[in-house]
Amino acid sequence: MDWKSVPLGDGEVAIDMGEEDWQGFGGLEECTQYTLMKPSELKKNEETGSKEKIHALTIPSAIRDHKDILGAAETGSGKTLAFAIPIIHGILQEKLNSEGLIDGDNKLEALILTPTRELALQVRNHIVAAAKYTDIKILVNNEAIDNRAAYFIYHTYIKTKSPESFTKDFLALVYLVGFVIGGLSQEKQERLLKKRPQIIVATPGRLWELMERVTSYLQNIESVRYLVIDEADRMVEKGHFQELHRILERLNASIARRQTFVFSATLTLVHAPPSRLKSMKAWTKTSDNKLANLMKTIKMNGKPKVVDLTRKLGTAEMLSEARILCGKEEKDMYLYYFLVKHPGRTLVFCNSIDCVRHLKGVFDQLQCQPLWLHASMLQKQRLKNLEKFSSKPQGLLLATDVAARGLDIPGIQHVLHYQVPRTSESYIHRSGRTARAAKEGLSVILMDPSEVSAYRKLCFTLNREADLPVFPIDAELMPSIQDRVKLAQQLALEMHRLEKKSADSKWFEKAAKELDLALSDSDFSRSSDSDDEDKKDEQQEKSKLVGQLRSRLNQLLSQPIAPRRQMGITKYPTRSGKLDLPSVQNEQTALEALQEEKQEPESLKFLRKVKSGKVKKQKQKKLKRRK
Ligand SMILES: Nc1ncnc2c1ncn2[C@@H]1O[C@H](COP(=O)(O)OP(=O)(O)OP(=O)(O)O)[C@@H](O)[C@H]1O
Repeated sequence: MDWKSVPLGDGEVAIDMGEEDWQGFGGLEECTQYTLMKPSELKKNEETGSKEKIHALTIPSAIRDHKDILGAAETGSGKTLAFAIPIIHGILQEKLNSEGLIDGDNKLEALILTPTRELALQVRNHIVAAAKYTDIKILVNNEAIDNRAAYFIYHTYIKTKSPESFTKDFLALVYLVGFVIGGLSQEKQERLLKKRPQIIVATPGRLWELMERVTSYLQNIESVRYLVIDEADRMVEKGHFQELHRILERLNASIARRQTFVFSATLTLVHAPPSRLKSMKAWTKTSDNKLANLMKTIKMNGKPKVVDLTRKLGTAEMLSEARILCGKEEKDMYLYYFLVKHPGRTLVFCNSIDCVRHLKGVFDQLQCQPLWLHASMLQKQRLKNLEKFSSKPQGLLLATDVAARGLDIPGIQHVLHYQVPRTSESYIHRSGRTARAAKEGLSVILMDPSEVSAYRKLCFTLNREADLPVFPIDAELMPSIQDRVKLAQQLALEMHRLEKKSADSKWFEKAAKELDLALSDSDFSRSSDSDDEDKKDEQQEKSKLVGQLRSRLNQLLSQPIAPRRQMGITKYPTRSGKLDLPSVQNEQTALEALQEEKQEPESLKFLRKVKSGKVKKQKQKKLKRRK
């Protein structure tokens, strides 16, 4: 079948596996009960979703038919194993054919390229720990390991070997997965390459540097048997990853033996034609063209197998979506509201590093212990923050799009978009950090009036027929929330000014010391004496202000958040000396609150708005506008 003629779209499979395909796939029958399921079984079992479908549709063709694979499937559906299993299998199979593992004489077999360093590390860990997904125990050195992927490979192909020797080979292989990423010591990575890893997971920039420097192990890189371009649509985008194109130029010199895997959740996503183009025919950006261009750049052997399991809506099936409408300057308030009202592991995306910095400053003051992640941070700190975030059940991570693709952090309940993302791809990938592996998740966009047209464009590209539902807000709490957030913003600003001043004066002192030879002592002291005094006074004033703001904020933060009128009624502390107010956190999760809002009849919604004074305010606004 010609891949071009294959219909793509809503849950449709480009080239489906028929029953006969599975029958020809030796040994699979036996292990489907443990690992991968047949398409017919998947249809029966709604619960499994498309998570394992991507495996069922790609792995047999990759292993049995040695097909190149172009795979599009929703975020969190398990695309990593869809290329990892065939690669591991292929390498082990070759070892089997050549009588086992020859220590110390390995050659580079597989190259996996990812757009970010964090993702490279994760893919590497994923391959090493493919061991996790099984209820079958294999004993190695008296240690029990769970190894679903290994079991799959073992039972399907390597039956001739004993489980013990297979496991030994498998483990030897997974320890030989190296990773090459920027931001970490180049020397260390060169040392790692000396161990001759058979699989390298890398970001293009650092790999290219090493290809230019380390000649020995990477000199035959063009003969790799497996090439993976993960998040391929992003990787080949114009203006990004220049090194990838250089690497591909070298790799594409000989592709006869190579098997190529190209994956992404947005591989086939295309943008709607601009309104000035009246006919769709004039619009050349179709899924087919996008895939054709990818194939031209990456180069494939013959006709690849194309699998598209993405939905028309682009996002993952288990994702619930909503939006919060607010003014630009109210966003911090609504974000804080969401965090205190619906605690849970939350990832907040911003469109710029400055915005991440701003939020870090404010939410630090609000004692939310935010972690942050952006491209200008030191790599070690980036990894540390991700680790901390993964270990805190109610962790808060503020990030740019560097965390949007591929990261598989378990248990992220909420993704909040502080701004409407710049592209639909970005929205899909950001939102895809939650609702992974058939679990539920929620994505909420905070949008201000200036973002309406970007939001409309997003809805149009993602085929939304209706607006995203509005996330329910308990307006009665907003005044108390506002008090805290305003103070925190002021405090963050003053702190920033203070730190900047002291950094400036340190810089000045340092520069003055360095200039000591050029400036005469008298010149230097005359020009700085009075200035110094003024600066000292100013600093002291600022420090005092910061102290006052902090103590006022701490006092507010020590009390539970409650509607202001309640705060008024409960004027006197209870005998314990504490205000006895109900906690703002309710039993309801954010997802439940959204579901309830969707089901609530309009009449009740109206009543609620009247009660909270929202309707009155809206009427006043209308009147004002008329005047
Ligand atoms: N067969 C399986 N059974 C259970 N869990 C699985 C299976 N395959 C993958 N997973 C788990 O599903 C999660 C998502 O997998 P993975 O990161 O590969 O998704 P992805 O499709 O690459 O997502 P993204 O598009 O965001 O990169 C991982 O935690 C992985 O361990």
